[in-house]
Amino acid sequence: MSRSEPQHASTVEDVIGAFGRNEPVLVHDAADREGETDLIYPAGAVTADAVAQMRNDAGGLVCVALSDPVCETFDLPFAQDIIDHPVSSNLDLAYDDRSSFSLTVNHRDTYTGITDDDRSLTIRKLADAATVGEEFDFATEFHAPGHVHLLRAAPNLLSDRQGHTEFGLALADAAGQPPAVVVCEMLDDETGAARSPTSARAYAQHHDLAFIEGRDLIDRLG
Ligand SMILES: O=C(CO)[C@H](O)[C@H](O)COP(=O)(O)O
Ligand SMILES: [Mg+2]
Ligand SMILES: [Mg+2]
Repeated sequence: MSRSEPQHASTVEDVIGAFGRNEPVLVHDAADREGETDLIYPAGAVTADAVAQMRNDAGGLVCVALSDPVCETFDLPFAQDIIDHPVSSNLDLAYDDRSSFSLTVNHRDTYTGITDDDRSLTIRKLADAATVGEEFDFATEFHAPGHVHLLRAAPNLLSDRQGHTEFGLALADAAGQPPAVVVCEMLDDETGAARSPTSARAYAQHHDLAFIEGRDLIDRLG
């Protein structure tokens, strides 16, 4: 990007509007946290093509973040609270106090669970679960372990924690979407490191997608 070209920048309203139209958005958390940009979708809008875009253009872990009330409804724990093994103790993450990982699941109508069709089905059914709530029979519809990682959001979202888990759920809330979003880290094809914010902005501009810094979401939605 030449110095004369303005950096691709979206307002919070742009991002909320895009999310409300079922479009994916890019969110960079912060240089002093993960320093990662995630491609984030409303879970109900995720098609097999969207999973392919995450696989090919992002390359990170495809996860579904669910709100705290939804996780309470379906008794979805934090993984580190249920793994009875020494590896789950003394969790000393470099970027935050804890991860948001919960269980991994597949919808029971999937075959192996990993294909674009299978993962998109599991993801859309998770959006259904988040929409329906306690009438949804979670254990009848899903089994664990599976190929879609669930993430549990903090109860008070960005007031409590400023991870992509909470950014995604705060966006869903502001956009009137169900409390289930897909997040996938964007990695650099050459280096394997996190795609830089500059490169992520260029990707967003090229694909006419909204890009926003986490601090802008915290200021507006925190
Ligand atoms: O680790 C992760 C799961 O692939 C990603 O960083 C994802 O963005 C959610 O985690 P967090 O809320 O901590 O950012
Ligand atoms: Mg992470
Ligand atoms: Mg993250």
